[in-house]
Amino acid sequence: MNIRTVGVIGAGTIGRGVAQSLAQSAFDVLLIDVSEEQLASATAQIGSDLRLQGMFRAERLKDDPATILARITTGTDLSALSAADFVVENVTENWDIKRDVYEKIDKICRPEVVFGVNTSAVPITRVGSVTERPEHVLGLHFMNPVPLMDTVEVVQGHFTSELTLDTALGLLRDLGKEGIVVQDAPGFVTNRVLMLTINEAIFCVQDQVATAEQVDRMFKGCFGHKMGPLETGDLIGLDTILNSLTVMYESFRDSKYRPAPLLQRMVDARLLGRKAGRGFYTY
Ligand SMILES: NC(=O)c1ccc[n+]([C@@H]2O[C@H](COP(=O)([O-])OP(=O)(O)OC[C@H]3O[C@@H](n4cnc5c(N)ncnc54)[C@H](O)[C@@H]3O)[C@@H](O)[C@H]2O)c1
Repeated sequence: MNIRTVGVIGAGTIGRGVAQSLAQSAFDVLLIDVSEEQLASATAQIGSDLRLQGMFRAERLKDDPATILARITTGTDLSALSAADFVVENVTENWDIKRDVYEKIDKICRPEVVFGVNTSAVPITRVGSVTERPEHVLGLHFMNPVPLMDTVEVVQGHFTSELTLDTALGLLRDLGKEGIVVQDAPGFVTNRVLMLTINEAIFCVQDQVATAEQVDRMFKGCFGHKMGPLETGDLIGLDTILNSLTVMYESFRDSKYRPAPLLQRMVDARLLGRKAGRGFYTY
């Protein structure tokens, strides 16, 4: 199928990056969110990121920022997605919210349209099962910041067809990204490992073994990581970390995924990381 217009649902931390990457690669984007405020903040952030990239990373931009931004149409009504050739969903990591979105878009979008689920831990097979098109549903786990990350974890659900995988891998290639296909399991590969690391780092801070800054400095200095686990948690969003751990805890019924009480407390206090201006660090 010829993909021209891509629906992107959710204009938060990751959805706005997905929209930007698609627009940079000349796709028309329908960016949908329940919140006008999030849409306005996404448009402003994409505009300023494009201007910065234009100044410092000219090799990545094929068009000028205004042309790229003009390819993104925003709105709050999912019915606009009747015009989409492919959909990437990036709403809040909460099963009730995601289920409601899929039940609705399944009726709105053409039957052959592929749904890419951008989730940290929700099983793709479960998402497919609430639609009439489970063979056209797959996981597209983009990494943050999306325009700068070259690899995407692609998840094959129980019924995901080879054609759907080929379509999605082709779209990713058009974005200059490689998709690595893994099988469906809570947290897949990346988050099954990463969330435990971040959670254990939070336990270290909670137990006063070390400060957040010391933990992060050790991961960078000792292991050569570009970012420490607590900086990464702030970048992803601590509410998303908590939700992902909760999904894995409930899915595996294994206590090793229990969220650190300090993580729960910080989410209750809305210290969510970068997007809130405060988390383990102040931005
Ligand atoms: N943050 C990351 O680094 C990251 C990385 C990969 C995947 N993900 C996954 O992407 C998804 C989104 O995460 P995020 O960090 O961007 O969250 P976020 O909280 O920053 O953004 C979520 C957005 O979804 C919107 N939303 C909520 N309900 C909606 C609905 N019914 N219809 C349309 N929009 C709705 C919210 O208004 C918000 O703008 C989650 O499933 C998360 O696990 C996040």
